[in-house]
Amino acid sequence: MTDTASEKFALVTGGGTGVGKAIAEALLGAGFTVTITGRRAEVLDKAAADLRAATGGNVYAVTADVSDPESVKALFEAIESRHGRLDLLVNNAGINVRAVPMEDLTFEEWNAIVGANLTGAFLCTQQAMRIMKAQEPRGGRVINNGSISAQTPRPFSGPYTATKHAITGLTKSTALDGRPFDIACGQIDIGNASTEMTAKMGTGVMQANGTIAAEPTMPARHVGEAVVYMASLPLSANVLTMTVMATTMPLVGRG
Ligand SMILES: NC(=O)c1ccc[n+]([C@@H]2O[C@H](COP(=O)([O-])OP(=O)(O)OC[C@H]3O[C@@H](n4cnc5c(N)ncnc54)[C@H](O)[C@@H]3O)[C@@H](O)[C@H]2O)c1
Ligand SMILES: O=C(O)[C@H](O)[C@@H](O)[C@H](O)[C@H](O)CO
Repeated sequence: MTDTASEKFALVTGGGTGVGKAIAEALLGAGFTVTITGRRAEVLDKAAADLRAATGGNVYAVTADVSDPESVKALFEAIESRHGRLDLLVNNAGINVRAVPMEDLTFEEWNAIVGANLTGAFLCTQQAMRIMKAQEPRGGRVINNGSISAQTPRPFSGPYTATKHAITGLTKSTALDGRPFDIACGQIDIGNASTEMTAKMGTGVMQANGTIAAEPTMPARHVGEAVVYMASLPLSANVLTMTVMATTMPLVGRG
């Protein structure tokens, strides 16, 4: 059950690593009780211990695969039975696949990326809407981690770009359908945030003209700060999308 009347409960999918972990840390710093979820128990448990040590906040790890309806159902049942409510869902879990021409990708790779990036956000939003509509006080927020790839593509990134553009549609629909129930939905579109994974990638990501430009990278904590800011806005002044980049440098056009 709810521990105190004012306590706020958040779920961050893919919260065991990278940007998701930074979002969880910022939310803990802002006083949220946070559940992080991901597929690997050992990664999640270590992340929860790190986050607890860094913030002193209340953080719980629940293993789940967001692309699997049964797993998502069990995740939300665990949250409901532990906390009795959910104030904020951050749909952050996502993957990319090989940067190769579309015709070289396998059907399995397409399904994997759609499953993690789009089906996962849909399944979690479905469950969150159900809880947020029924709880007292009613309502809550959904924040989707889109990408600059929700606005413009990078080369050899068709499935990733398609799922991220689709997330924008899901954000808009969730905002529209949620409004009568005091449920707001917004999206953060980030350029490049440095994580352990991007540090290993080195110089930068491919631009639309095919060059590997040194596109500026910002600390992942800025994404956490943006999520906390979006979550602090009144429900009546919902910001639909927020682009968060290290600079205003646009992606380079082809030709
Ligand atoms: N890092 C960047 O520069 C950047 C830029 C734009 C958008 N993004 C978005 O940010 C999000 C996080 O990416 P990241 O850079 O932190 O990478 P990451 O690989 O560190 O994080 C992704 C997380 O999602 C989890 N995940 C993947 N599939 C899952 C599934 N089916 N079920 C549960 N969890 C699953 C992974 O285990 C991992 O913890 C993604 O949605 C990505 O598209 C990142
Ligand atoms: O367009 C995007 O979504 C991002 O810029 C990505 O290309 C990330 O930088 C990359 O996936 C490393 O996490």
